[in-house]
Amino acid sequence: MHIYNPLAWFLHRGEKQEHTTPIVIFYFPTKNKVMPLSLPLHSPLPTTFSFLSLSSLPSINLRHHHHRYLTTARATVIQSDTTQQHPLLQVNDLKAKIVENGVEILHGVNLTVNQGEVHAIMGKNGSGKSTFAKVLVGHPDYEVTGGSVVFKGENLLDMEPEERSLAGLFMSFQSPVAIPGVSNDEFLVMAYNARRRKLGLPELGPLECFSYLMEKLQLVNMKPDFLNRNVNEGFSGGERKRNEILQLAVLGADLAILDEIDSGLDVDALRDVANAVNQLLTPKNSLLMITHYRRLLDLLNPTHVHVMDKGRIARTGDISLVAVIEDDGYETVSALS
Ligand SMILES: Nc1ncnc2c1ncn2[C@@H]1O[C@H](COP(=O)(O)OP(=O)(O)OP(=O)(O)O)[C@@H](O)[C@H]1O
Repeated sequence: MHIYNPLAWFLHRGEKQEHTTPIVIFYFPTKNKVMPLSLPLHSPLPTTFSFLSLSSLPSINLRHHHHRYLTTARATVIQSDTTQQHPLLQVNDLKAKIVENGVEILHGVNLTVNQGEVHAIMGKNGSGKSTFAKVLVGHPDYEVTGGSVVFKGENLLDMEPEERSLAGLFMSFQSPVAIPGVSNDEFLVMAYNARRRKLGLPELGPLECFSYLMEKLQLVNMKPDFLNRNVNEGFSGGERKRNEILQLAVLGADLAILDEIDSGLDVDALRDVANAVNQLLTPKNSLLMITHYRRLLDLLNPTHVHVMDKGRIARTGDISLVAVIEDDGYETVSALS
C-alpha cells in the first residue's frame, strides 16, 4: 500500500498553518475504506490513524473520532495509487491444547493480519480468545498441536516467547501481573534497550531514557511517580491496564495484542487508553484486540471484526458485525457462518 507523505503534501500545498490541525484522508479503493491521519502541530510525523468506511464520510465518524480537532481540522480525500497488502501475521489451522490436562482449546484458527489493519476478536466466554492470544506469544500453559503461524515472514512457533517480543509482538494480558522488587522504570528501560539492541540501535543512556519515558507517560496520561513504583505492585485494575499501554508505547510493536484492555477502565481511562493506542498506530503496524464491548471498538475503529466460537474463527466482518452480535447474540451469528 503506497501512502503519500501527508506532511510533505501539506507543506507542498502551503497549508500547514499555526492553530490548525490538518487531517488528511486516504482512500483505498479496493477496500472501500478511508483512513484519516491527523497531524498535531509541530509533529514531524503523522501519529494517529484509523480506518472508517467510506459511507461514513465526511462528517459523522470523523466528528466522533476526532472531536478534539473538529473546529480546526481540514480534511481532503487523496486517492492512493496502489493497494498492495503486506501480511504481518498469518495463522493457518492453528490447534493448541492445555499442557496440564491435555484438553484441546483451539481447533483450527485461521487469521491473516496485514500491516495497518485493526482486528477485533469477540466471542462468548470460554470460546478460546485469550488462549489464542497467549498461544501467539508462547505462553507455557499451552502446547501447539497443529497448524502454523508466520510473523513477519518467520515461523513464530519456532521462537521463544522472549524472541517473539523482541521481534515486535506485544501482548497486554487480561490480568497483568505484578513484578515485586523491580521498578517500572528499570523494567521499561531494560526491555526497551533489549529491543533497541535487537533492532541494531544503540542503547539509550539514563538521561535519554528519562526524557523518552516522560514523553510516553504523557501519551498515556500517567503521573511520573508510577515510574518509581514496582511493576504493577499495588496498582488498581485500571492503573495496571494503563501501565500495559505505557509498556506498549515504550517498546513499540509491529503487532500489539490487547486482551480486554477495556475491562475495569472508567470512561476517562478508556478514552486515554484508546487515544494512546490510536497515536501508536501507523500504516506499518497492526492491532489485534479482544473485547466484549462496543465502546472500545467505537474508539479504535477495527477494520475487521471476528467472532470466535469453540476454538475457531466462526465469522468475520467489519464493524457492522457488532450490531448484528448485539441484536442476535453469538449463538445466531456463529451458526450463520
Ligand atoms: N491454563 C488453563 N487451565 C485450564 N483451563 C484453561 C486454561 N486456559 C484456558 N482454559 C479453558 O479454556 C477455555 C477457553 O478459555 P479462554 O480464556 O481462552 O476463553 P475466552 O474466550 O478468552 O473467555 P472470556 O471471554 O471469558 O475471557 C475455557 O474453558 C477455560 O477454562
